[in-house]
Amino acid sequence: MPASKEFGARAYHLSQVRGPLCAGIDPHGALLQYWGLDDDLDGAERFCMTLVEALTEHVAFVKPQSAFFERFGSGGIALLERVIAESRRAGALVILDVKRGDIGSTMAAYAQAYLDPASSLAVDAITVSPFLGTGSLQPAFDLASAHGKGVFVLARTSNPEGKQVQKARRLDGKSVAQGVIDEVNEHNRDAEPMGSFGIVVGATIGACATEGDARLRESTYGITHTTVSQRDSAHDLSQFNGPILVPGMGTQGGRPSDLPRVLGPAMNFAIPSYSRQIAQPGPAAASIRTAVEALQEECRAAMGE
Ligand SMILES: O=C(O)c1cc(=O)[nH]c(=O)n1[C@@H]1O[C@H](COP(=O)(O)O)[C@@H](O)[C@H]1O
Repeated sequence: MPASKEFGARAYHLSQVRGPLCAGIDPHGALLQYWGLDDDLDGAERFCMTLVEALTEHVAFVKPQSAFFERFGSGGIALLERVIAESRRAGALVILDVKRGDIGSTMAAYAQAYLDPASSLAVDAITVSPFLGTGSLQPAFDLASAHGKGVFVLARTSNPEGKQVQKARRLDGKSVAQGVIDEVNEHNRDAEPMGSFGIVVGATIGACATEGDARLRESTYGITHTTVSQRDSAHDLSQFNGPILVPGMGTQGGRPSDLPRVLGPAMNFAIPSYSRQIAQPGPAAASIRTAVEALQEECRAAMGE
């Protein structure tokens, strides 16, 4: 069977083979020091290339966070290009965490930078922020569709401050997070095995949809839901048909056992993502790989695979 051109299908199939885990590549100052490296470009290069060598032939996804590269200026961007190229060459899908979001005309330029295969920073998918309105992200959705790339839109972030905005109710009664989830999901309609347009849901948040919330949605929108008690009223993922990036695993407190509670029936689409924790056993590449294999198994078991 020829490899699918669509990000959603490629992500689905590769995670079946390699497991669902995403390895974050964040050359964090504290981690460089912990590895006995200087917090400079050379140190960042040693750190990143060790993780690339240890992991990119084994995991389905890697997620470099752009800020940790940008802090070293043009040399950092060159290092990011190398991380992207070598990870993709090893068969991993690269999700670049850039959290971009702007008016449509500027968003088109961001999309060109990361989703146009002609760019030296082209990746398989990016993270974007919807707080100028999910519709302002349309240029990224369009370019992603044209080139078989993916987009992950922030919906319920892992940080404690996020809920003030994301759980707020819109004029139509939906939470801001639910509005984002539903608007992104429009782009995944009829896609199989799943669409290419994902969301970001932190592992550290409360669980999904209360019975009360489901009743409200049922009476407001006529949608019926399977409900589980003690769930977070801000989001319901039961209809979502795309990849769900789940950061906040490990260092921020998220555990594989949280995945069913946080994601409910959408758990099969989860991409649990660890950054700092996977670098902790370093700098020996073999120790990093062994620890990631153990986390991979824990995630698979929690997801019932
Ligand atoms: O989009 C993200 O990846 C992201 C969203 C979110 O809600 N929370 C979150 O921590 N992240 C990113 O995920 C990584 C988490 O790092 P660790 O806490 O070290 O695993 C960082 O690169 C964050 O920028």
